[in-house]
Amino acid sequence: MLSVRTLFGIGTCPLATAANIHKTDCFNSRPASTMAQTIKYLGQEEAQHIDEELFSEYGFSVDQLMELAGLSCATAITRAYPITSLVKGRPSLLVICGPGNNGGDGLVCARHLKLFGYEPTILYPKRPNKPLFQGLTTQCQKMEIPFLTEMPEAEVIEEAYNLVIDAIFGFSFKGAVREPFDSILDVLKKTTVPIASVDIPSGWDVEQGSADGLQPDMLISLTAPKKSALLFRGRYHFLGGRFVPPGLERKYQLNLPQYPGTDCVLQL
Ligand SMILES: NC(=O)C1=CN([C@@H]2O[C@H](COP(=O)(O)OP(=O)(O)OC[C@H]3O[C@@H](n4cnc5c(N)ncnc54)[C@H](O)[C@@H]3O)[C@@H](O)[C@H]2O)[C@H](O)CC1
Ligand SMILES: [K+]
Repeated sequence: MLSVRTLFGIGTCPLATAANIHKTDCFNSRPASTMAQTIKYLGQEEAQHIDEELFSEYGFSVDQLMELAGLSCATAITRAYPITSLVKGRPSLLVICGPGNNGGDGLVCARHLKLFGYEPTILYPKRPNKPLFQGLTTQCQKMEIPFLTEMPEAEVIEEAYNLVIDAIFGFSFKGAVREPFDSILDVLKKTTVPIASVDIPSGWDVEQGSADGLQPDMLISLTAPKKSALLFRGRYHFLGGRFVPPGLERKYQLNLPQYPGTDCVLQL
């Protein structure tokens, strides 16, 4: 079993306010709960097998799970960064979407965040030519969410946005980052605006992480955390994607924690 880390709780953090929305440490740590000790951290292949089985054996469609994943991300973000805690005059967020399903989660997340009262702006530089992603893009446009045509400079991001949502790469990422995402990640590494990563910090090896990579303030692990999540050092680690059927959980011995009540997210 993988080791246990000390995790930080926002509920107990007096610094999680407008004054510290940027990257300050919260020292009010609490020990990991029993559930966090036993939850399984997945390898890359295992995560991909679970994903495939959800579609093949369990009858889900991608857009169904993506909707639940994106809603989880938006919900977790509202918990960690409530609108009242944001330091900029407007509740502005930058959502950067990649070319695969992680990017799709980002589009869904942006749509829900808009409904929750935030002002997301999307950067979506590589758009797959598939009805699912075209539909999600249209939905965001109809929600009056602006799309950028290029990545802003780090200084512009600092000036304009309270938070960056990193939905660039998820569990299928492999090898060296190719353009345009290489330059985008370089800018993100320079900015001090907090970053919330969807499923995996983009550019990290899914299992080994990345010593000189992004250091997000928040990670929302979907279905179950991936091995690299053990190296996450930000303030907020949430679990989302409350859609795993019991047979699949047993087969992969996921040991998922109990989500409270009807919540779709849980802080680890
Ligand atoms: N079961 C679940 O929990 C669900 C999770 N979802 C989300 O889906 C992603 C995984 O999606 P997938 O499409 O398989 O992969 P990625 O989004 O990680 O990216 C694939 C995409 O990226 C390109 N790529 C890969 N490596 C590189 C590189 N080195 N440089 C540049 N580009 C790269 C590749 O060519 C593809 O285009 C998971 O993490 C969750 O976020 C689902 O939404 C719901 C079910
Ligand atoms: K990501």
